[in-house]
Amino acid sequence: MTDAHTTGPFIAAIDQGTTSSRCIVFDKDGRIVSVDQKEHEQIFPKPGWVEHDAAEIWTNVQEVVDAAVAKAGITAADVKAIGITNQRETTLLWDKNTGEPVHNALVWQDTRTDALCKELGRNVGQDRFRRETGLPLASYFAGPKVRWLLDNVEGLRERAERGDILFGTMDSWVIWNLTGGTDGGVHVTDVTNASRTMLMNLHTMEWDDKILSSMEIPAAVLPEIRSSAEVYGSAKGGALAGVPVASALGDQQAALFGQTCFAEGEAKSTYGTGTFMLMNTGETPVNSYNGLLTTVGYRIGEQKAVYALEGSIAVTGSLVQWMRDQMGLINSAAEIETLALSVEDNGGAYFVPAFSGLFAPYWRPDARGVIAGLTRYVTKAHIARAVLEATAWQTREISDAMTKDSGVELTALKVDGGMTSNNLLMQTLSDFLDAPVVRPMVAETTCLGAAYAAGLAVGFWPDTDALRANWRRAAEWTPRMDATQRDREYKSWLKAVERTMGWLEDEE
Ligand SMILES: Nc1ncnc2c1ncn2[C@@H]1O[C@H](COP(=O)(O)OP(=O)(O)O)[C@@H](O)[C@H]1O
Ligand SMILES: O=P(O)(O)OC[C@H](O)CO
Repeated sequence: MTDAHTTGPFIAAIDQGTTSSRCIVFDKDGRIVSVDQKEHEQIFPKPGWVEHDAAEIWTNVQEVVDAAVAKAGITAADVKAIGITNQRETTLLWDKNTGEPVHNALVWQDTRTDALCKELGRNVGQDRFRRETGLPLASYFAGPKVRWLLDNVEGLRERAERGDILFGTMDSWVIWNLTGGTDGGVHVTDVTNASRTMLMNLHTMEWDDKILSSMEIPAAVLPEIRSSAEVYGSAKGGALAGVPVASALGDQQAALFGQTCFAEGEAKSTYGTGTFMLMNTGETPVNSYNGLLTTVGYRIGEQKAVYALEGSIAVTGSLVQWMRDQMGLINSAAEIETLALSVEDNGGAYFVPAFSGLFAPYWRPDARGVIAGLTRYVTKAHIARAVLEATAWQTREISDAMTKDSGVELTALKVDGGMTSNNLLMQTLSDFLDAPVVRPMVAETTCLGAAYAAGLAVGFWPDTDALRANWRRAAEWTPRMDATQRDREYKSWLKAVERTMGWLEDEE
């Protein structure tokens, strides 16, 4: 993969994602020099429960770093900084004396804390959490997962109160290990990751004592909250020993940064396992009244934080995986496009993949998936089409909510992620949004964003203008759909969504 035309120095980015960990080496023009990637096991102990083995993840991270550096044919001396980005909300507690996780990490998709969230809502009130943290009370976020671990791992609460236990999302776990682990590892997180815990006050950017006490989480377990672009420490060991670790951003915020959405109103949507659309809203947090999250977009060193509105969709690429792995209707993810293109339309079928309830803009844990509009006419090809349309309609719903909350009409959407290689999906998206959809040359915007933030922290790039200059359009799709047809189909989609709700009863 090494590009013969690139010369150092370089920035390395580590993306610890939901399905894999990867390391990418970038040059000064933001071009990819080398990549290495490794998947880790998805552990499903019960329906709705999703776990990761954090020790396996750390081993994989070390391997991909060493391999990416080797593939680039460089040494630590050529690398000016390491940037970290990560799956957000996934929660780990570990023993600071041994470095051993006390339990598998609870993954963001895990719904085991639904009942706990309901109880917290009754006792403390939904609004309290939203006001201070920008988030609705939901099993998606880290705080309730920490509480679950403290309540369910024997003896853990006492150990945590004694100060022997550290909490972190995957950024903290990777940085702590990378900077030495039990031998002086730094225990930090950045504002973007902290903004997904439900424990950080969005206005002060500090842990919120009242929320900690209502969640019964001891402050002793918490990492220090730092900006997204500054030197936290340096790597100890491995191919990048001695290199400063200089950024951390949750993966969706990193993609916002990598897509250079630095101006208010600029938005990106990342199409992977799930889909996450973020809009830069500037230096003041915008409250959402339409089911979006208020979150931190990024904070560069001492500068003011930049906020974002986010629409999170739990199931998009994973629906394609489900069609492949559970249904056996396609052999590869890419085949969904061929199958969908073999018919003209969805044949009247609408697929709402509320597999783990509905996230934005509904936040309904009681919803479960439906395929609506079935008749004898519908074939697997129509279902394939409905699968792709589900991603596009869900984005449309988020985009509508963003316009209502921010007052900004979407003029174009920057996209990235694995699903953007699907042309039919991208065209459908443009049709349903009635706006252009653009994809940049470097589709690895998550790693790129982490690299950019790390590069800014060490002066590798002077400012965000220099980063903007690197953004280049690779593809664009423009709307071709008749407005009446779009409105009619949108109505059918919304009817199908209604049918998912209330499937789970209170006691389930
Ligand atoms: N051609 C395609 N059409 C539709 N979905 C695709 C296609 N290629 C990959 N995907 C989906 O994209 C996801 C992988 O994208 P990626 O950005 O690597 O995800 P993540 O970062 O969440 O692991 C998978 O869920 C896969 O099913
Ligand atoms: O690892 P990804 O790309 O599936 O992203 C996961 C999100 O950060 C969850 O909030």
